[in-house]
Amino acid sequence: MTQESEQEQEQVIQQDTSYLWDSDEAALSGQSQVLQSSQDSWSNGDGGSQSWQERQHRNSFKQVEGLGELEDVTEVEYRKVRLERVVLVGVYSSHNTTQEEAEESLRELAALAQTAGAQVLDGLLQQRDKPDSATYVGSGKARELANLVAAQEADTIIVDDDLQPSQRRALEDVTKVKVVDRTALILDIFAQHATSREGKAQVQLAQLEYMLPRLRGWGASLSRQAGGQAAGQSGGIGSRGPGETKIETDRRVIRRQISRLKRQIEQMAPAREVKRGSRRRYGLPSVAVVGYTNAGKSSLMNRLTGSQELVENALFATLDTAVRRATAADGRVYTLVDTVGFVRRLPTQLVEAFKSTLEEVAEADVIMHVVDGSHPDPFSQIEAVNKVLEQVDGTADIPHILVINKADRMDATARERVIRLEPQACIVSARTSEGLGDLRQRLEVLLPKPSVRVEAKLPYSAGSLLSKVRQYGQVQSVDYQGDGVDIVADVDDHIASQVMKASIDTV
Ligand SMILES: Nc1nc2c(ncn2[C@@H]2O[C@H](COP(=O)(O)OP(=O)(O)OP(=O)(O)O)[C@@H](O)[C@H]2O)c(=O)[nH]1
Ligand SMILES: [Mg+2]
Repeated sequence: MTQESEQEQEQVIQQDTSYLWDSDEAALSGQSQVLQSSQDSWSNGDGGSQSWQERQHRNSFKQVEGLGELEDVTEVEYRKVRLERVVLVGVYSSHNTTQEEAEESLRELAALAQTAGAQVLDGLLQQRDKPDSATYVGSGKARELANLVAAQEADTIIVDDDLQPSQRRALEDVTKVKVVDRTALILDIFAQHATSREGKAQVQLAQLEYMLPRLRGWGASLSRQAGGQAAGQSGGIGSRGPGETKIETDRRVIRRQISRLKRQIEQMAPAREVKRGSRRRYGLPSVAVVGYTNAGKSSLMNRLTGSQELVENALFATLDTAVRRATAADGRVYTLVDTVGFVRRLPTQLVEAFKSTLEEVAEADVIMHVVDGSHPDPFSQIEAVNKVLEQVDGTADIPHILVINKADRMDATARERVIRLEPQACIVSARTSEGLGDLRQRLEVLLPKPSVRVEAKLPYSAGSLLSKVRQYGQVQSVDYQGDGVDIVADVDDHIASQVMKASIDTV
């Protein structure tokens, strides 16, 4: 079988990286540039330097702690992607997708690679019915890729797909550089960004789950060395002990770690419940902010709350949910819950890690869906997010607001398209504040109204209760009398009973 006989459609799109940049220069600018750029400190107000430090801190945090125990697992090679010179490769079939979509996917991969800290040198797409079972790209193309990698002095290839362990090895053999797949790349970014204890544990769990089935790839040759039939034999006393292969020990170590982590994460769940409980105690309404990564969710939250959420021009700047307080025009307090950004084809191992975020979404009173309006195809992003949300129980009945952000970077045609296709959407810019007033109003209308009307005379000593009523309820009237404060307000059950207890019986 010669390389010529392969039915590859040789339509390879290979250019220098410039094509990867032109549509979204900001999102694709290298991480080091992000660190140096002062241009995005606009939303940080005078807290710019604080956020700068936070960013540096985040960027210096490179690995999840606690993988130490795996040091003795020699066959486990968890591939990190950072500060490397990378070439991207994707395969697409014209049956399922268009060239534009394939290019968009590669552009997203470039942004992901840069978020991980890599320098993207080149992007390469091959059109072919399906990926080659041996080397992912056809063998002829693999050799071409080897030359390209050598010429560019790249040290890593990132594949826009999930690879079989054998494919990865075969491609490494041909190209002589490290090959990393999409899932490994995303896991690596998550490992760099998780900050909370739970976030870290969940990412570590995802990494281990990713590694477990891949051990076979490294282990196959080893098992043969170890004497053939013992390997791969399921259990049996004979296969334990001295005859046990390295791969089995490794698997056991990993499985043990997986179950320990799962237990730990389970134990963390109640703490989350409590946190949420305390937010709900006074019936504080909440708005969950969801959307594709880099859409500007954190920036918008900053605008709406005046707080200093980390904003970074890189994917997945926010990996742990952050809750902020905002005040409505009528003085009521509500919360905004920032969430982890969505990404297409999220690795299955990470779906669990998202659960805590998504649970919060299901508990919200309003879902604010933020979209990057300057993206070449915002509608596919909207669809991707909606698809995931549909899978989360309880989100269907929650009112949604669709927010098209980055209006400052949308031209008239893009605006018209949005207005035609999503007439309900709110078009805003977190950068210029365009449309934010309108967004606030529409949000506040959707917030649930407190349901109990109380009319009472409170003693002057009950000042803190009165301020609680103002914060969490809607005050209709306040009248300061000599013997106390007459109030009429709408509040929730909890505060209503406190008001009734504290009120002065004037009869
Ligand atoms: N031009 C422009 N840029 C914006 C706007 N809003 C946000 N950005 C930029 O977009 C980038 C991403 O913003 P973030 O707020 O971090 O996005 P996010 O949705 O929270 O991203 P993740 O946390 O990664 O999911 C940052 O560089 C922001 O400065 C906007 O209205 N206009
Ligand atoms: Mg964010």
